[in-house]
Amino acid sequence: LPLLKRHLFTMKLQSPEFQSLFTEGLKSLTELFVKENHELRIAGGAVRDLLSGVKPQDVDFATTATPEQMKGMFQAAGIRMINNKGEKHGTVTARLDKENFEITTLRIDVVTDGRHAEVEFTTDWQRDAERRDLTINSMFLGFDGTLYDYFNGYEDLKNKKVRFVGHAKKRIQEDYLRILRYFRFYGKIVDKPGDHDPETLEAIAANARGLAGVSGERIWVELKKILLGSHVNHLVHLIYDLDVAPYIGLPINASLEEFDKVSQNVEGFSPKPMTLLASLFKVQDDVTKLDLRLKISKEEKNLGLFLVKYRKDLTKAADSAEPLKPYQDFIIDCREPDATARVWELLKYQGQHGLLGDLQQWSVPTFPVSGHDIRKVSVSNTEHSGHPLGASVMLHCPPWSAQVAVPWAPAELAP
Ligand SMILES: Nc1ccn([C@@H]2O[C@H](COP(=O)(O)OP(=O)(O)OP(=O)(O)O)[C@@H](O)[C@H]2O)c(=O)n1
Ligand SMILES: [Mg+2]
Repeated sequence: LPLLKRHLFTMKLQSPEFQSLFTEGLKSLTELFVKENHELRIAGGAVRDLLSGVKPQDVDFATTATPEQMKGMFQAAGIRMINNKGEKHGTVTARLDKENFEITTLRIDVVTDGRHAEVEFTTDWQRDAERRDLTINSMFLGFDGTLYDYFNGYEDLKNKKVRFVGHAKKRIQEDYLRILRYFRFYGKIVDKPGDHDPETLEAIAANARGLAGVSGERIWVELKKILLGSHVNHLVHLIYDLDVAPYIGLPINASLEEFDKVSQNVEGFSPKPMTLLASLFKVQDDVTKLDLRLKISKEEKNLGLFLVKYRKDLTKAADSAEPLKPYQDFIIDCREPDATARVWELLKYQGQHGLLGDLQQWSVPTFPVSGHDIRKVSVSNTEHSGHPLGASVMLHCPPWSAQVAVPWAPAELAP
């Protein structure tokens, strides 16, 4: 028996975004499913996007056909299938007209441990909707434009409400990453922050610890999306208020005051996720700890280390006609290709919006001597009096310079 009262709302969607999905590949695919008498619909996030007037990035398909049935019919029709590692969970990927189609058999999650699910296949669309996280993500769309909406997802989308399907607690305990997905979709669809279902907040606070068992990579993907969305200040405060922070690699004793200042500074300037996060960190070690937990990229880590180190020390020249000069000198001394990008983020962090434009106009002057020439000078200089350029590199760049020998720096300055 279905766990929740059946409430099916249908309507017909006809929009340019929807029409644009009908490629040759999709037309052949839908024809095949009709011919074989299996139902096929668009599912989840793609339906949400289409109803919001957005062309979805990736489209997931759901079907009543089992993986075995799909494999049989694709083989018979001479359709290639690729990397079938999703098969255990019911996903088969078919390739038609140079396009991949990920098709998942309707399923019920029988056993869940908060990360993985053991599944049972079904032909009941509502049962599949029931195992999904949020009402806005629980809808299906037929190829004739019929919307199948069992949990008021369309109303919630229109009213900009992020709600779990059924009980928040149960949904979260099935997959703790859903805590972060809740925040992400809140940032994505809500107009004005502040309104939450109390049951949802309680469930998040009571289950935050479950995130400790979720892989760093998955968390980092979600966290970055939160940081790139709207209402970041509100959501990061929630992450701290509900005690989610320690389970996702964020420092317990974060400086939320600095974060408030920086989240205002960067507003409207498309900061990198790390630019915002850096404001939570008091010391460089906080970046290292985040990296250990989330396995961030080297570039992200270096940006974090750089911002924490220079946010106070590398600032605009006081009452100077050349306010950008300290930053320019830094970039020149640094001689690293991404130094400009890091300084760019630093200016956002500091709220130096005027200087952002100035930096954009400027480009690193080319050196009259090459690195090779300088190395020769340094090595042949028996006095090792310290080449000024070499010395400044050791002082300024990169932030982790203490552990890295700069090959062309004078020997006594190297660690
Ligand atoms: N922890 C999760 C992840 C996914 N889903 C379901 O699987 C669908 C597809 O998941 P995914 O592609 O990861 O997310 P989307 O909602 O599609 O978001 P995006 O636009 O970022 O792809 C979701 O819509 C939702 O129905 C879920 O219930 N619980
Ligand atoms: Mg998706």
